[in-house]
Amino acid sequence: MALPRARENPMIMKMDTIEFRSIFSHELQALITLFKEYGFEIRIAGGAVRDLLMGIKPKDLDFATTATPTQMKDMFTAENVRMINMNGEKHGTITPRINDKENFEITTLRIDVLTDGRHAEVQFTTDWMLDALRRDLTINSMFLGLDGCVYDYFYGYDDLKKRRIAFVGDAATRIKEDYLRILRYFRFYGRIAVDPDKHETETLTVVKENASGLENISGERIWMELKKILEGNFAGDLMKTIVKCGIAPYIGLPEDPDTKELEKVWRQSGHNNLNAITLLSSLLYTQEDVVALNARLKLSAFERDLAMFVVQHRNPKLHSNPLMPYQQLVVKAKSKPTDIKKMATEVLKYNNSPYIDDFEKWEIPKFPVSGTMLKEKGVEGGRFMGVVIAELRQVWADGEFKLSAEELLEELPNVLNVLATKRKHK
Ligand SMILES: Nc1ccn([C@@H]2O[C@H](COP(=O)(O)OP(=O)(O)OP(=O)(O)O)[C@@H](O)[C@H]2O)c(=O)n1
Ligand SMILES: [Mg+2]
Repeated sequence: MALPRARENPMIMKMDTIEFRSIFSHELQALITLFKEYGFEIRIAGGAVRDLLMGIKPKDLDFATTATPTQMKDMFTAENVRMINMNGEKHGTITPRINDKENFEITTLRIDVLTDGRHAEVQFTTDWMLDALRRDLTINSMFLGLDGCVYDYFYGYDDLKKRRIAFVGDAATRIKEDYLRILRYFRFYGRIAVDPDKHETETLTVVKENASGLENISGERIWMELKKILEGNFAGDLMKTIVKCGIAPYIGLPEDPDTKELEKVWRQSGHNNLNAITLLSSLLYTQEDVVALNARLKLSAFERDLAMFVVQHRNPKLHSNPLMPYQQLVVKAKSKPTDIKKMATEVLKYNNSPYIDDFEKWEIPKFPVSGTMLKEKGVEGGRFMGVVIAELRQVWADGEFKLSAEELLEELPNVLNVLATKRKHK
């Protein structure tokens, strides 16, 4: 494979913005001095350079250096700088903690050799161009010297200005190095692009050809990317493209996901700030689909339950008071009613109900019967008391929260009868 065309003179501009100046803490200054003293080059790399060029203060800074991990360790040890997180070392990353205050992740320039699409065997280099070449997207392949010089080998700045998302050099090679990059492509598309659906045909072709590579990527990594796509710009459009590229079955979705429903939900509710799971659930048909999704992506318990709730309750319920069915679900919940309220809110958003605000403002009413009242009526304490309260609560919810404590206590004999019969049948 021929090398892609790299710029002869990669130093394209000098940065001097407020955001750039704002990163120079005392600790960073000390770090820079140290590298200078020892004669090693150090630059900011990747995402932070992209953010700074867009006028955004980056969340975190990654540094790249010509020093090898051993050289860095010797230097920091000699200078009494503590290092943390020693398990990054095999990928070339050393993390000094300066003044016991600020950590810096510094990675030796490297070439990834012998990749299996998940893990890379690395070889260190002092050639900045080669390190840029192993990175995923042109906009993520730039370096920024601490004197403000921006180094751009693969026209990342031009692409950034054009809002173009492109792999560095050969897309297939970049994807095969780490198949998660397929999803990173879509994530950065949402973050940078202007048009919701203007991908380059060749890029999508390569994505399609390599979709099955996502099969071996861990659920946690996939979900981290997918979630950001679902929370970003053009989420509905991007999910449709992702499905069109044949990615669905490799990321826990059905073979032929419900894109009609996705399109409907995105059109009517895209502005409602849907939870990532809520939008994703529009692609699912059944509860079994939720189980499969959860098995693949290792969702949190809340996320799993939300997906299940959306699939079970998304068909609008008819009632003269449109919120009552949802209020009843909240009050009847066996645990965490506030979580159920959040889930029901998501269903209302999914359907773009006009009552979302009313429901969010609704306060979960307080159940009027207390344990003391039941004790006075001769109900024994402990586990059984809990069962009786739960049952009375159902009666109260079925009656739309209108019954008073006295009226509910009148229902007590009925409830006890029902429970006794249930017990007998067990
Ligand atoms: N699969 C990956 C992951 C990361 N990178 C490179 O490592 C840098 C840092 O990765 P990461 O922090 O994951 O992404 P950022 O681009 O910094 O984006 P974010 O702002 O979301 O952190 C990227 O810019 C890119 O150069 C890569 O080439 N391939
Ligand atoms: Mg980052």
